Amino acid sequence: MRLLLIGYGKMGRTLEQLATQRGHEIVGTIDVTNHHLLSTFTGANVDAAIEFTHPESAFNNVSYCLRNNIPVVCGSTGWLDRFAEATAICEANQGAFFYASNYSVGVNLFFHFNEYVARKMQDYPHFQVSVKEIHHTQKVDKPSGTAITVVDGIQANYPGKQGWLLAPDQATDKISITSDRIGNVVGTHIVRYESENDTIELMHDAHSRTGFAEGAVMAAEWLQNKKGVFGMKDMLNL
Ligand SMILES: NC(=O)C1=CN([C@@H]2O[C@H](COP(=O)(O)OP(=O)(O)OC[C@H]3O[C@@H](n4cnc5c(N)ncnc54)[C@H](OP(=O)(O)O)[C@@H]3O)[C@@H](O)[C@H]2O)C=CC1
Ligand SMILES: O=C(O)C1=N[C@H](C(=O)O)C[C@H](O)C1
Repeated sequence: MRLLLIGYGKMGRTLEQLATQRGHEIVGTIDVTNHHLLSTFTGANVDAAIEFTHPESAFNNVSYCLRNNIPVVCGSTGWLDRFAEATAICEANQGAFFYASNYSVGVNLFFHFNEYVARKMQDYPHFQVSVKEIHHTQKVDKPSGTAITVVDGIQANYPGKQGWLLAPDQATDKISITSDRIGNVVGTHIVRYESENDTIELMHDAHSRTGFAEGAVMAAEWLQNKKGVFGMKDMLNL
């Protein structure tokens, strides 16, 4: 496939390596310095774009692709207040849009187990649930997109729990999320259920960015000849 990489930072470079290994051609790499070149790409010269940039730029990049007939796989986090708008643009243009807060297959299994555990734990309300995420110090958004997906999965399966708060310093009926930024940590997510007597934890720890890149390239391959808005549950049948 002819792939356009929008965002050429830590993920963009990992994607370039992975996609090339899988036999794809990188037709362009876009970052802040050459963003004006994005307008030279359309569905005529690109089979799919993979977008990993920044919360402030993701929506415009995704919209550009959808309006110009480029199927787009987006991994940027921290911009989902505009997700409904992006969906509407996709529908209006009969485009193809794939979004995941986390493309790692392991994390998506973790999401699945998280939902199962939340369903079980609603019968044991003396356990207090909380979520913790740890990332590298360059990460700009807080909490991580993955932590928000984890909370969504808990809420959908544990009706008593509504909303989240970042590091509340007192008891609350919302789910507490703690975000730590440490060194070069790639991405660690922990769901904890704690009672007076014991603790249950479910954890995912990414060892490198390869798992994210692999999932995003798989999504671009899977998106070929499809129209609509998709996510990892569609691709992995989870
Ligand atoms: N869904 C998932 O599985 C994953 C999601 N992410 C998310 O992906 C995003 C990128 O992560 P990461 O690669 O680590 O970040 P980096 O900061 O390493 O890279 C971001 C890149 O985006 C570029 N950029 C910033 N603004 C624009 C713009 N307007 N148009 C084009 N490019 C732009 C930057 O350019 P420049 O260098 O010139 O500033 C840089 O090349 C983040 O939102 C992160 O949370 C990360 C990993 C996995
Ligand atoms: O910024 C990162 O690095 C990551 N961001 C994503 C998130 O916000 O969940 C996914 C992954 O954890 C790495």
